[in-house]
Amino acid sequence: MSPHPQPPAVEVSGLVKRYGSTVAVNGLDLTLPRGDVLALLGPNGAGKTTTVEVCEGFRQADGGTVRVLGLDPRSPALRPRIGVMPQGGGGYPGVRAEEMLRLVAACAANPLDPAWLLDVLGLNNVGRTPYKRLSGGQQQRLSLACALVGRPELVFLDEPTAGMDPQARRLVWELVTALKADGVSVLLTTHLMDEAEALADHVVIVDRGQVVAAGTPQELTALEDQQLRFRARPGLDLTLLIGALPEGMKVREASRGGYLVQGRIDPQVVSTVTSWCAQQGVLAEELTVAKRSLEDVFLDLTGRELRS
Ligand SMILES: Nc1ncnc2c1ncn2[C@@H]1O[C@H](COP(=O)(O)OP(=O)(O)OP(=O)(O)O)[C@@H](O)[C@H]1O
Repeated sequence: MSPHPQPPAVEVSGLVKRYGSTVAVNGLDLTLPRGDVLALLGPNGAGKTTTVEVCEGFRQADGGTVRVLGLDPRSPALRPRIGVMPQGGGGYPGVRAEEMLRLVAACAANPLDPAWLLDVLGLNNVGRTPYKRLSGGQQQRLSLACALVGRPELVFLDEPTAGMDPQARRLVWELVTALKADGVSVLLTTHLMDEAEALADHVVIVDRGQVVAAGTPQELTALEDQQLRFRARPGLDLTLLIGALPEGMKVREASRGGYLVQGRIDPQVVSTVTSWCAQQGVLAEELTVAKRSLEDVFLDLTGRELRS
């Protein structure tokens, strides 16, 4: 064992942040180990950006402790070691794309080559275009280039693929995967379940400023939360089936003639369902067993209603 184990990339404990009477973050904990990717997921207004901004040192916490690479997030010593991609780009309207990236690169001790980075991000044709004339997706990519040009050990990406077309999104996914392969730690926020599932080692689901679930994508969509679906005649009386299944399992007609059994689905459960169908004289069609998706988990935990 190393005599001086490295502190985690980010360690947040009991974080509280208020804006006047609004409690944006209310006792939030998370840990991002070095070299891993952590996705903060949550509905609008859940407190994701506020959490990230405290970690970036842009906002002062009202309570709790935050350490970034083992340091206070407001420590000047952190600046050259972290990269920040804020929500919505954050560039000066009149500055040209390449000029903006070169300015940021000039602040770094050992920057990547800006021309190469523009090329990697598909921006070499718009190097002389003022920031305000770039499309939303191009602004996002330029902002990502600025976050990466200083070869950071840790990057914060706040909704990195918002407003991007599928090709640009794929490119960002590849970049995040390459960063991880290089040992860079990444903390990102996203609304996209497939993004979290594809990129993250750790997912933290936040709602109303608190963590409502945390784990690997696999843990969050674990076996206990499987679903068995089948189609049959609409309006079947499910009382006998519910009685025959292990306690705690949920059964309902989720859509007309579409039945859903939720819980730990083992071979015995499948047998019970098909036997019950036989007793009812119905054929269970399109019978499938599948894991719950991260989206199912997210919606179950945070509710299906739209947040303002
Ligand atoms: N500067 C601010 N002043 C006052 N209230 C704020 C400020 N920034 C955020 N809030 C409030 O704090 C809460 C958390 O906002 P935050 O932006 O952190 O959430 P979020 O999860 O990032 O949301 P989104 O997914 O919409 O970006 C919301 O109720 C928001 O209205």
